[in-house]
Amino acid sequence: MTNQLLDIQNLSKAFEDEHILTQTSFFLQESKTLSILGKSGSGKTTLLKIIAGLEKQDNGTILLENNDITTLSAHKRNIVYLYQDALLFPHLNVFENIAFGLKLRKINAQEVKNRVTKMLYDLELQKHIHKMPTQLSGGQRQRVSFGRALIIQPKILLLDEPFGALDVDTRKQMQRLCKETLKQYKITTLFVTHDLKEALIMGDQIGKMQSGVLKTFKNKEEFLNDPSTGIKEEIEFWKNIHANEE
Ligand SMILES: Nc1ncnc2c1ncn2[C@@H]1O[C@H](COP(=O)(O)OP(=O)(O)OP(=O)(O)O)[C@@H](O)[C@H]1O
Repeated sequence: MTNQLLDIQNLSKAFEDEHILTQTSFFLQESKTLSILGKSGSGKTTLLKIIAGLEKQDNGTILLENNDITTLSAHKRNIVYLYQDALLFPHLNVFENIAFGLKLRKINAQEVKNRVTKMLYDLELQKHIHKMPTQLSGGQRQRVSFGRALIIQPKILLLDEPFGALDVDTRKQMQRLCKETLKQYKITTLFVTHDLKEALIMGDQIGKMQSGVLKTFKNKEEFLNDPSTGIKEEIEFWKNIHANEE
């Protein structure tokens, strides 16, 4: 099928005798976000790192646009892995951090300026353009690192619990901005989170890592109806609290 951008086939990984991934297979559709839930230690980060080329699988195949990238080195994959501690170049300001990847690709100065200015606007960072990373809040740093990743239009963005360290309000703001920007730039994304609500807000589709495989649900309805999520019980719980108050 044409819109299946990433095709993971029978991926396995063990650390010594600890089997983390056991022949897991799934697809990722172009321009969509797949949220990944799963217990701590279930292998979510390991899966993302293998897709990024930062960790080596034992067995299995990774196809990107039908090309086998299983043995390709990380920097040739056009896949970006981002985690909670936004890593920025400390000696570059906000503009220069976001512009970095474009300059590396020898894009001309006017084009760099136009694209970075638009990204700063999309991520509501215009006011902070000249600040150095140490002068930014956690949420602002996260947005700069997000902009730096998006501006080079990666084929796939891997977000590993990106908003875990943020307070509730900043987290909500980041979810909104992130979702809007991913849609606008048509970025295909794997989004790991522990937060059920965040998974539902961010994902077009939901997956759950358990027993070494990523189970993907056809749609959110199928996910909500799965007894293992506990969502139905939770809805009943809140309904009953409300009923008892009346
Ligand atoms: N380099 C490594 N060497 C040995 N064991 C490792 C290594 N990396 C990860 N593991 C083990 O693999 C298992 C899965 O780790 P992973 O970080 O992928 O889980 P996770 O689902 O992302 O967890 P969390 O939600 O807590 O971040 C863990 O038991 C971990 O200890």
